[in-house]
Amino acid sequence: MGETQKKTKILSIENLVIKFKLRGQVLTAIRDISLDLYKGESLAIVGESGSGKSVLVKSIMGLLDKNGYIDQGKILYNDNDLAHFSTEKDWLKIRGKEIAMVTQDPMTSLNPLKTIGKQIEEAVVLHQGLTGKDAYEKVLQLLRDVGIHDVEKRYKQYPHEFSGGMRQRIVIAIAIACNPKVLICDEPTTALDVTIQAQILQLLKNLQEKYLLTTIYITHDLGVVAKVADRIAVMYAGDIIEYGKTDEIFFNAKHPYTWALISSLPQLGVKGQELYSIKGTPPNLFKEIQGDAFAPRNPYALKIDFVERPPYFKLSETHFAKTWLLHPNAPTVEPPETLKKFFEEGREYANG
Ligand SMILES: Nc1ncnc2c1ncn2[C@@H]1O[C@H](COP(=O)(O)OP(=O)(O)OP(=O)(O)O)[C@@H](O)[C@H]1O
Repeated sequence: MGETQKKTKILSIENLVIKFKLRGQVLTAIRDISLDLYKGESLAIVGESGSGKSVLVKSIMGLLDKNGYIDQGKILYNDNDLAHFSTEKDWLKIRGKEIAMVTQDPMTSLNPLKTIGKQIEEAVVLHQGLTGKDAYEKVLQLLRDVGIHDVEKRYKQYPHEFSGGMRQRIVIAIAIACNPKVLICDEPTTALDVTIQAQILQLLKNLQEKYLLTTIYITHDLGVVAKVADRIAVMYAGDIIEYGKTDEIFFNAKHPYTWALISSLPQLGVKGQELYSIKGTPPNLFKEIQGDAFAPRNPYALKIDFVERPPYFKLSETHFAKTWLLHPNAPTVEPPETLKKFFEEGREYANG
């Protein structure tokens, strides 16, 4: 993927705030997020459970729960501000057609009573305007594209006749059948075992190139995205606290929360020792957050972290982090020893 191609913005989120009303209270799930997505790239959004990954991508597809609403900000796609879409009619122009989503559990997106061939064909007829033999042939081609063999026989089978990994391939075929420009993969491999996980990720990568897709992966597992993402955005408590190219995040992360996420990767575990886990719990999103949301769990927190929310500090043209540790007057703080070694080795490896 050439640098110039990456530089065309396809989606732009500006100062987005999303809230939910719940039992007379208001919860702020997305706290002033801005994010650009570039054509042809693969962006991973990573963060622990409850950080707001799903809410963020659901807002791009008009799938927020009924009690949720966009309080502020813009979601710019082509000439539209999706933040102002209010009717299903509006969303149907975008959902599936322009932006499609593959979720964790293929069973919920497949109809158990229809053959998989018919289900893919419905998408082909609706979105590509093909009929009869042309539609049938297209379905067979899509099945081959997602790595399914014996396609004529498979066409006539029902979802329960497929394994979990195969069902995920079918859901991907349906998403691709709509010819979307952006494909959102929400924990696409969480329910699968490790070998199948790697195969599905490789498949998504191949399809991204073949169909010139822009992809967003959302996951709590940094390890999963290392091989597929060009860029990584790290979310914590409804905010993107660091983002950069995959190498910049893996080998030069600056936010202590990103350090903690990387430290909990099994690859960094010392044999016989328990895996590193982040102590404490995320903040209560019903309350207004003072300062850096990670401060109470951050062993490197400065006084100012409890008072003022940090801005983004620029590390390169592509790498930004929201931590006061990057302020010119902050004391020098090094990442934990194991992580430092991992960073150094990674940088050496990346530099050949
Ligand atoms: N319908 C809703 N009503 C109230 N709060 C909600 C609703 N949907 C999401 N939230 C809250 O918004 C926050 C972000 O949730 P979200 O599902 O986006 O997290 P996530 O990072 O995707 O987590 P996970 O990995 O577990 O899916 C959480 O605090 C969640 O409880």
